[in-house]
Amino acid sequence: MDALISEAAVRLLWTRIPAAGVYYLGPPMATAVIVLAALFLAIALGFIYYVILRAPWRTQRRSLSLPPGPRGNRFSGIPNEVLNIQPWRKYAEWAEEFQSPVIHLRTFNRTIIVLNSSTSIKDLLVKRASIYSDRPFSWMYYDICGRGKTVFNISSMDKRHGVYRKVLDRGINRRGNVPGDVGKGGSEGGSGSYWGLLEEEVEVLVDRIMKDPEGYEKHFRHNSASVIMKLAYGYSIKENDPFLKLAEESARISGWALAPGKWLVDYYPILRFLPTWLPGPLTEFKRLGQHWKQRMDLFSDVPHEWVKGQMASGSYIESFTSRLLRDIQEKSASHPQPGHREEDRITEDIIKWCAVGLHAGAADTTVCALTSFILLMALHPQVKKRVQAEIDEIEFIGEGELPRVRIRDLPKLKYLKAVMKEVLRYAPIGNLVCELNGSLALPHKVIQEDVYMGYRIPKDATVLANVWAIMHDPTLYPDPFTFNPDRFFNLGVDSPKSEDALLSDPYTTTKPVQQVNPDPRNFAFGFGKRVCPGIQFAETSLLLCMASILSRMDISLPVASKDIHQVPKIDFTTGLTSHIKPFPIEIQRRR
Ligand code: HEM
Repeated sequence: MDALISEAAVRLLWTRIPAAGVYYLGPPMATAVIVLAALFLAIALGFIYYVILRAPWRTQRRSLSLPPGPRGNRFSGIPNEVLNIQPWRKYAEWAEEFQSPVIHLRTFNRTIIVLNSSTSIKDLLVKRASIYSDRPFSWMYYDICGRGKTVFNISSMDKRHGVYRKVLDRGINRRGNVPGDVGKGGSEGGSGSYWGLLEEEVEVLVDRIMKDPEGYEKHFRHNSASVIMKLAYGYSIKENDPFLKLAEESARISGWALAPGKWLVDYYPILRFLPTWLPGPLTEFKRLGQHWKQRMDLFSDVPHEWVKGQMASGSYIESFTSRLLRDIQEKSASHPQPGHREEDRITEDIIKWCAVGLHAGAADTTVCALTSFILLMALHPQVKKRVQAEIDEIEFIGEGELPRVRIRDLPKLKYLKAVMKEVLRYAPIGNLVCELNGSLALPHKVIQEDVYMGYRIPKDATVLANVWAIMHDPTLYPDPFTFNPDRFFNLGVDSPKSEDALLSDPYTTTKPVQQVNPDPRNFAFGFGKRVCPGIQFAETSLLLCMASILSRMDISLPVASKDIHQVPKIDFTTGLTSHIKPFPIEIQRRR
């Protein structure tokens, strides 16, 4: 019997080569042995790395402790459920509990440092931007789904990062960079820039809201998609647009793939070597990731190829993509410039990823700001009336025409600018650049070990700026939960020079931040080498939409009984971006 069993075992494990009369390990067994050997080797290497190479005694800094913070579960650290809803409040509470603006927590094997004060944010993310501007690596999203080259995710140490920033800056921040047919008929400065495009699209927005006031959020979304698709690709969106569907699908997939704590491979990257063909739930992430990669590649490639097709046909609308593609074609046709560094070279791939970045950056952000704005105007009729009075003082061109606010008029609307700042402060869009709940999903990563306030900040730690805590810090913004644009208007916060310059740049790195009521744009648009490249575009677009809406429409709370308004409680959404949760309002034609 024993002999029979061992014979069967031999047959199962070994395959015989009859001609030679020898045995070798059969394919299933050989694979199992290889996988086990690989696992064993990985564990051994991991052990050597953690226990010997990263041993605490290797640096003196190691004797310093991490910033204080909650302990959480021994294996997984702080569970996600704790942070699923408005985590920025939880972080602010912990900062208070541990009496430190800088706190630390852990999810699985990842250290997360949360900065809850403007000083710590400035000291680390701005002044030490050279080491605090990387992004934490998500193996699922960057590697398996192939999104590591996007503008948002590319490592700050990758040479492409600098090229992306230059290309985006040239493409959206300098006037005259989107020349040609788009937005013909815009006001001065408009033709030859995105001004005309914004002015044209805001008319469509106002018209849509007047026809369907209840769908204002949907109309904001349509407006931002329409503007950015024209800007990036010269493409006009239609109802049920296929490109937009791809964009939406891609955003949804990004949310899933970046979902915190969901993919073990993000914390134990060795798992990415598991072969896809290995059946079972352990390798499901690889099959899913490969499918998602295909879908998201479509979103990056299809509009880009569409522009190339249009250019080849000779009839196309000038856009960010077409202009840059033409530039590189012309450059390659002429002789390469001597001394031109290879790493600065703009390639087609770079243009493609930058255009995708424009879309990803603009799609949701201005929508959130405008949604909060509309709701706040309904809640604060005295603010709304003051903005309207300011707009009414502008001399509109064209007799008998409906008054149309032009971008060139915006610098005159100083109170509106204070309102925009207060909207960005009161209802910050990227409350917290956070990987735990995905909110704006833009955490930073520190690339070398550092010391701050006597605490050790370990290399590769994820660093989050709790923007919400800063925007509601009573020492910075007295009475922070009151919506009060006057805090920026009456106190002489802006120098006359910067107040006059609509497209002023308050984001230069080490400029001292105003002690009380500092410009919230210093925090709302991110930090260091990652600061939002779309700031000027976003501001122009926001101010134009806000002015155009209030010049033609009245926004109020519904009257419950004769004089009593139902005052809704303000709450915020938690998601990729955040805004005030909608409550019933009424929008009526003003003239
Ligand atoms: C109110 C509107 C907007 C707000 C509040 C906003 C805010 C932000 C924030 C907080 C970041 C992350 C910065 C960091 O990691 O420190 C960011 C990044 C970015 N934004 Fe914006 N943004 C807005 C509009 C736009 C627009 C309209 C565009 C494009 C036209 C844009 C393009 C981008 C891009 C490409 C990045 C990635 C930069 C990088 O990782 O290097 N954003 N934005």
